[in-house]
Amino acid sequence: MKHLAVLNKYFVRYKWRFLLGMLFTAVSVAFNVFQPVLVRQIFDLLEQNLKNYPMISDTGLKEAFRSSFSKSLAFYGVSILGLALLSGFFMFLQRQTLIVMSRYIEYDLKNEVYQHYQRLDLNFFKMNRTGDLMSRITEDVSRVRMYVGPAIMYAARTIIMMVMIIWLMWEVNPMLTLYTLSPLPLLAITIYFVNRVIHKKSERIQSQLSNITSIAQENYSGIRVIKSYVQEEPSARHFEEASEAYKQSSISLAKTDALYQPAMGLMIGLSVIFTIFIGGMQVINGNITVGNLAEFVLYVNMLTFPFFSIGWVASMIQRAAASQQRINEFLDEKPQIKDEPGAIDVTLKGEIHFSNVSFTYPHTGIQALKNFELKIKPGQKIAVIGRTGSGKSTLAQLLIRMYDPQSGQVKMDGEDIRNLKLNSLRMQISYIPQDVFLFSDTISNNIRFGEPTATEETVQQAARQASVEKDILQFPEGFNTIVGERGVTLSGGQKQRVSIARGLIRNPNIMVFDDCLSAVDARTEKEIIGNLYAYLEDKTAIIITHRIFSLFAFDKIIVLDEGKMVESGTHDELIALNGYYAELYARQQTGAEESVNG
Ligand SMILES: Nc1ncnc2c1ncn2[C@@H]1O[C@H](COP(=O)(O)OP(=O)(O)OP(=O)(O)O)[C@@H](O)[C@H]1O
Repeated sequence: MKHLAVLNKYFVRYKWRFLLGMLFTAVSVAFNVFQPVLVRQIFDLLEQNLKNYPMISDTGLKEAFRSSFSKSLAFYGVSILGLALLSGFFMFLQRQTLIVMSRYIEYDLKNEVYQHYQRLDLNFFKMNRTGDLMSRITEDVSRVRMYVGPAIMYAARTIIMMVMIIWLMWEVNPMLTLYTLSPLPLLAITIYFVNRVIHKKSERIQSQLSNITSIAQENYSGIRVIKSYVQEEPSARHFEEASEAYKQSSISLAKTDALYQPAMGLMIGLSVIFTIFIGGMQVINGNITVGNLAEFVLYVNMLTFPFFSIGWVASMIQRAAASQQRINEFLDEKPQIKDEPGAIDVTLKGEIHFSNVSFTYPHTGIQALKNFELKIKPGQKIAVIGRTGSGKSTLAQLLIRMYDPQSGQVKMDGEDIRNLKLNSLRMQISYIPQDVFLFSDTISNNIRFGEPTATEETVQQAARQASVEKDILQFPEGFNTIVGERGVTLSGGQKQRVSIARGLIRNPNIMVFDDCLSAVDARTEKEIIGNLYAYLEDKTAIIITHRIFSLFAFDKIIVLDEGKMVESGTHDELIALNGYYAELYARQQTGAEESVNG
């Protein structure tokens, strides 16, 4: 239950709705529980009249007596109907306030979880599966809504009804009330134990459901690989196994639920028997009237729903608590990468200094950079070359603070980037990642993603600079072509160039290109590099690459190996050094000749 305390802030936010809902509940219940009082009066009236009738049956008053009796009966009938209608009307209002409140809370909670996910750093997303994140924000939030809506509503109704009924019963006959309610303690114990079982089972079911969602999500994302390796069957089997575990747990929970309901029914039945037996004796002894007995039986029946709903509400609350616990696990996660107190917002000129930086990926323990040292002056163009896995992309990740180094500092304009406002830092660097990601939206919107107010001309210009404009104009819808899941599939090279255009349109002082020309042919690559040359004139640029761009006059080229800088200098200096760079250059030249001759 303590997990659900987090939600109290929402009850405070919607306190007027909540209080109004409680008031409507109380009024609706009151109209409901007063109906047996009228029934008692009918019975008592009937008993009275049956007693008196023989005395007047032979007199002239007979007709008047009958007519007054019928009128009284009609009056009671209409009154009961009126009470039922009023009770129904207030029940409608109760749902309109409390259930609507639960929808508001669901909306707020979903947004809170979503926004919190966004604040967490990359490490969190590496550690948790997307399907799990999705299941917590959808299914778990839905279960929590059952607590803040229906469960609270039925619990309030149950409590108010029980208090009113017990009070009315007590007024009539305390002794009979105690007998009628005697199975209650047994009921409470049963509810307690059954709920513990339900809680455990619900928790297991929720995590299994999350697992199923993750498997489905991962398999749909990787459907091309699954199909090309003909792995549909094993993939289906994997899903089936996870579903089977979920099914078994759900069946087991259904069994518990199935036992629960009849057990409650049994106890209600016992109460009715007690009422009729003990109440009958009281009537015979003249302590209560037949009307009282009828009233009691109706009360016991009225208690049936609250009694049943105790179990139902308890299981809803238990499930919600299990779900909220899962949500809290993520809400309690604190982002490691965030604005430090007193973080400043400065316009960066473009000086970068990796000062003795060492970095190990937290969840794998792989050391990607070791005592790395590099100084870049504003406006310099630097190429970073190295074998795969040598730590090139890690440099870019540290620059935009996707991670912070464990030792050493990354400085910009002499300031440790941890002292800069995170958003300001990221806004001033255009990072074009190795893995292209395009949203299911138009090409135009994908390009202006980081610059939403960019005009159509600016979008086109960025596309031109990234040498993708011609490709885009070939689509019937041009820049309005939808890409991604719902639309056209772009080639790898086209995607890379749209991603480059997205980076260029922001036009900041610092640019980082992370191996983003790997899927582009040599001629297009040459064209883009030509465009970039002019574009990057006053900017600081880091170009991470596998291939040597000999046409581009870099101020410095560095070669990384196992997280360390092993070579550094201009193109000519590195050729003269005759190391990895020279070897790569020679290989590339031979490859180019072969492809020309071939
Ligand atoms: N997100 C990550 N979590 C854990 N380890 C990582 C992560 N990213 C990279 N690594 C590891 O860190 C090392 C450096 O990786 P990095 O991506 O920086 O290499 P790279 O030089 O850019 O390689 P490539 O040229 O293949 O892109 C590698 O051993 C890699 O396995």
